[in-house]
Amino acid sequence: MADDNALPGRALPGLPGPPPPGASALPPGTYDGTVVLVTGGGTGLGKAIAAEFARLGADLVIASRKEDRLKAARDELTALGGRVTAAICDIRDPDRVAEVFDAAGEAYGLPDVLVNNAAANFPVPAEDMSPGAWSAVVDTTLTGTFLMTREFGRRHLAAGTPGSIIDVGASYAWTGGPGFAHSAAAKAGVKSLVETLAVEWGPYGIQVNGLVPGLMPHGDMTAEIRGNLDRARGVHDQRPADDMAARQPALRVGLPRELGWAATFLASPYARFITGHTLVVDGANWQRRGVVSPPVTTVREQLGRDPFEPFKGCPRREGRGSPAGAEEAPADSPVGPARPKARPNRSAEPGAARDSGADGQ
Ligand SMILES: CCCCC/C=C/C(=O)SCCNC(=O)CCNC(=O)[C@H](O)C(C)(C)COP(=O)(O)OP(=O)(O)OC[C@H]1O[C@@H](n2cnc3c(N)ncnc32)[C@H](O)[C@@H]1OP(=O)(O)O
Ligand SMILES: NC(=O)C1=CN([C@@H]2O[C@H](COP(=O)(O)OP(=O)(O)OC[C@H]3O[C@@H](n4cnc5c(N)ncnc54)[C@H](OP(=O)(O)O)[C@@H]3O)[C@@H](O)[C@H]2O)C=CC1
Repeated sequence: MADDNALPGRALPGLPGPPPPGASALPPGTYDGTVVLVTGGGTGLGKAIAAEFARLGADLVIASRKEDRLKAARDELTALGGRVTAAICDIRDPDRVAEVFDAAGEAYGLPDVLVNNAAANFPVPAEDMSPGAWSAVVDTTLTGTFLMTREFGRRHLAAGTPGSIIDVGASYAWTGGPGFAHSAAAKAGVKSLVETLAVEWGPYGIQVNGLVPGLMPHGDMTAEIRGNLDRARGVHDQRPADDMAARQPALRVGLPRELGWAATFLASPYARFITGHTLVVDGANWQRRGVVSPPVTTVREQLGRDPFEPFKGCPRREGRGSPAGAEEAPADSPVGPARPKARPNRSAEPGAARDSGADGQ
């Protein structure tokens, strides 16, 4: 598979680029006779992870909601060597999750490796986020990961067989993710699941690790996520790819196959004593701090949104704290007395900020 991004040049060298596509640190055939199930394996990083397992001999099951993308990826991945099954599945549906494991079992046998890669995400200020938006992201990213994991664990416990789980995370699980409150909370939950289940299921022979990509642009990114990255465009009057690279300590972005190589290592026989660990593949971007803190800008400003209209869309509280100060609820009302007017935008205040954007956290 071709690189999605050329590595842009710069006066400083940055971290060296990786070996070419098709290279592997593991012996050929490391995954011969092994079944690997990758959620979201039809696109982007999931497909790149699936590709590295396929090159090393694995049979694959790729699972997600959209048939057309799954079928295209199946054809692409089959060309790399192993057998590939595409399973339509919304990982939020526990019955469908069980059916996918049944189908995988009939085709190749119980998957030995589960890669929980599927996730949902879009940038939105927390104050604008509807319950449905919160649920769309948390139910997919955290609950879906749990449902897949539970099914895998139950079947291995019943069969008395070992297995390996890799959960794809994000570094804002540690730092918080302004503009991505739903996703950051979900990924923090995923990291906690890794640490909990590594202990709970270690005695049964099941490894559970996390794998965190840094900024790894690819052609399948949703318009929302791609748009977030393109916000930086023009700051240095450079091409977007150059600009993204200039914002990374490595002076380059990551390539999807670098994540694939890390995944194949973590599930391999050479990593049998590694469990409960989350491996970050991001060129140290998440640890970045400046000598001088950059000025604080609100998430609304960064997303180009108009000022927040207090309590818009919250009918029970209409009028409370609104700019007109209209219709205050009485003090004995179940919703309590009116609060003072919303505080003015404090974006111009100085403050300590991390020198890292939400780019590939
Ligand atoms: C650049 C920083 C990156 C940080 C690291 C993390 C990266 C990633 O996680 S990248 C992975 C991103 N990939 C995906 O998200 C792929 C799958 N995504 C989707 O299919 C859609 O984006 C989806 C999550 C919105 C689709 O889920 P679905 O269940 O189909 O949801 P609905 O379309 O029905 O919408 C539910 C709910 O959410 C509201 N909503 C949708 N988009 C936005 C938005 N951009 N901003 C605010 N709210 C949004 C939508 O209005 C619905 O709300 P209610 O109508 O109130 O129920
Ligand atoms: N790209 C990056 O720079 C970063 C990515 N990540 C993480 O890497 C992983 C992969 O991201 P990336 O490849 O960029 O994103 P993509 O949008 O390409 O992939 C997301 C995948 O999840 C699948 N999916 C979404 N919702 C569901 C669902 N309810 N049930 C089943 N499958 C679902 C999608 O397939 P379909 O629509 O067919 O269901 C899609 O294949 C995610 O966990 C993401 O959070 C973390 C940090 C940075």
